[in-house]
Amino acid sequence: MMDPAMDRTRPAGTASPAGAVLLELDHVDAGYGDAIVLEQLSLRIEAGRSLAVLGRNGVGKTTLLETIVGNTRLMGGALRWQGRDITSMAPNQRARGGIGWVPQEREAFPSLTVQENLTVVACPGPWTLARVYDLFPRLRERRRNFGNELSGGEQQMLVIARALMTNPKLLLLDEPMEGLAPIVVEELSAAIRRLHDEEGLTSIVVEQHPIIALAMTQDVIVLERGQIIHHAPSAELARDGEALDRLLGVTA
Ligand SMILES: Nc1ncnc2c1ncn2[C@@H]1O[C@H](COP(=O)(O)OP(=O)(O)OP(=O)(O)O)[C@@H](O)[C@H]1O
Repeated sequence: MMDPAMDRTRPAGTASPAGAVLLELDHVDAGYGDAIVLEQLSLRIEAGRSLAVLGRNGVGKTTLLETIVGNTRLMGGALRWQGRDITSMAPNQRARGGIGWVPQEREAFPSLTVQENLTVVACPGPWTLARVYDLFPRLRERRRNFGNELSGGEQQMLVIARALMTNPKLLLLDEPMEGLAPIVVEELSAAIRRLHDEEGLTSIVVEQHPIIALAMTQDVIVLERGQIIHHAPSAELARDGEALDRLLGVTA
């Protein structure tokens, strides 16, 4: 029988009122092979909150997302999803349970049209084709183009839209702005801000550019060597030039 916490037939959001803890990492040690990357990492994500994950290169930001989706080796601690232990749950079951994942690679299905890319993954819930096209009007214009006929920015919009079509309860975004032109970064960050501010999407965003990440999220963690060294409201860190410089080497 399906675990009720993993039941995707329930529309996203209905099982998790704002403020309820959706995901909890409890003293997690995780990594690859024998190498521990995340050490004793504890974190709670409440429904309706957006979290930026910042830190210098190689500190474990992507590994944190990979651990949540179930792609790393867990060596200690526990993961709980809506209060239930998912520590040994397979990645595909976590996805079915509502953990949506937009990896860095930005891979749209190349031989499907934009529209087919979106409809092929659709699950019941508030996100429909019409709504993702409203969020990304460029995808509506390009709906008959194939996945491999899109610009980098359009591909990123498509993979985010595709993840939304699965109606996740939590969306994980790994460096969505990477390699995109400034004008596209602006368009995309405005759309992600809308997802957070107007749609109440629960998300975790790994981002290299602190200023962009802080402007689009409510909370932030800074990682160093696989541990959280700072956890604050994003607006607070954005205002604190000294902390930005000390934690991330950002000079205002
Ligand atoms: N598949 C893997 N197998 C083995 N080690 C890995 C693997 N992926 C990452 N690592 C190692 O884990 C550590 C953390 O990497 P991770 O990609 O999580 O950092 P990051 O903070 O996302 O870095 P960046 O900002 O450069 O993307 C690094 O030392 C990296 O070499």
